[in-house]
Amino acid sequence: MEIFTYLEQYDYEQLVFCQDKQSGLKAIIAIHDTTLGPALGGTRMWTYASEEAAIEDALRLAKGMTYKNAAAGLNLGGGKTVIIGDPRKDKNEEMFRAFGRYIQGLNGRYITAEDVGTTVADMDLIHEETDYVTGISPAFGSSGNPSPVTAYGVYRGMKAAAKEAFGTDSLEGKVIAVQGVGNVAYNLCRHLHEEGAQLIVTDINKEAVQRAAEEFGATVVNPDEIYGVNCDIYAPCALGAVINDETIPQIKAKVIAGAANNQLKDTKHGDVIHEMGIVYAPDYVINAGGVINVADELYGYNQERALKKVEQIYTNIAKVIEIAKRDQIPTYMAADRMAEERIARMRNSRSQFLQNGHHILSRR
Ligand SMILES: NC(=O)C1=CN([C@@H]2O[C@H](COP(=O)(O)OP(=O)(O)OC[C@H]3O[C@@H](n4cnc5c(N)ncnc54)[C@H](O)[C@@H]3O)[C@@H](O)[C@H]2O)C=CC1
Ligand SMILES: CC(C)CC(=O)C(=O)O
Repeated sequence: MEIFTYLEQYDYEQLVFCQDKQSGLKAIIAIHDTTLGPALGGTRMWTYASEEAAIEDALRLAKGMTYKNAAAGLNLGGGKTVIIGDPRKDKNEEMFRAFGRYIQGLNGRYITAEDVGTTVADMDLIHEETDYVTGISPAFGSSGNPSPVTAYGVYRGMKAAAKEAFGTDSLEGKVIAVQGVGNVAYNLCRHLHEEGAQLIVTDINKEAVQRAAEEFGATVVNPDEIYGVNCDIYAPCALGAVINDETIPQIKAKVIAGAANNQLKDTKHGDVIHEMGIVYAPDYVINAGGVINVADELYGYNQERALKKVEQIYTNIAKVIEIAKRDQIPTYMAADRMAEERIARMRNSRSQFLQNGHHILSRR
């Protein structure tokens, strides 16, 4: 990959490589765009096949955060970190503290939180070195694990997408195929089960599917079977790029609405599912509940205020569907348009110089 060519092509601001030999830290912080405010996005820990794959993931996820934060109405830019390593074996206290010092060095340009492979306990270690971290323990007056709130937002957004596809937002009796039943999807399944949906689940982790089967009466299928099951709604809640050339021909669902980031392998796949008449709830609009929740910490965390904003994901998805219908474009494109227009409006409106300008972090 020609890094500067890529950064220039997609308007990235900064890419930071962090290395600490003693702890084994190998992290990449990608900052995409800080027009709206400091870049906020989680830290993913994963065993990447190559360093190039890790860089690509950090870059794609960071850009997604710019759009997610803009579409959610937050005054925040987009960034993300990946730590190369196995979260089950390679973590240690020194690693997260070393990483915290790198974040501190960015002096507020980037604020982190949890993502796949990292936990509240890891954020607490980062917090030993920097204030530019959210999703830390409620004992510090913070919001804790964002996953249940992300799940609530996905549930709300799924209802809005169902309204478009089925004429009602009730999920009672709907058959919903959930891919991955980790932190977010376990909580999503609880909401869906409570509303009377029938669940089909899969996960590479046997204990996770067993729990969903026991607690929610979910039917379990093998990971590669989930795309083709007979269902009303497909909820991708594991990793990205699951909507692709191989999976699309298998999909029978009328709605795709799930938590995973970067669900479309390529934008062309968003065009294909649009032509098939599938209602796709764009990933970064529907899964913004977690970031809305952690971002509230920057104002002094208030759960009631945060949840009210997360509830709005229903309206945000409805708005994206409305723009898509009005402009006759796929929903992923409508979401991009909504986010880009907000960034452009704010860039223009904040263009004059202001000595000692107010900043979201000045409230901390
Ligand atoms: N945790 C949060 O608040 C947010 C999470 N997301 C996204 O939602 C997705 C899920 O996040 P979490 O629940 O936090 O992660 P998690 O790691 O707790 O859950 C993911 C689950 O997917 C399973 N999985 C992995 N590969 C699989 C495969 N090929 N087939 C089936 N299952 C597979 C894993 O075993 C795990 O149980 C990720 O893409 C994440 O980036 C997005 C916004 C916020
Ligand atoms: C706090 C996290 C839930 C934010 C993030 O990285 C995401 O939404 O993907």
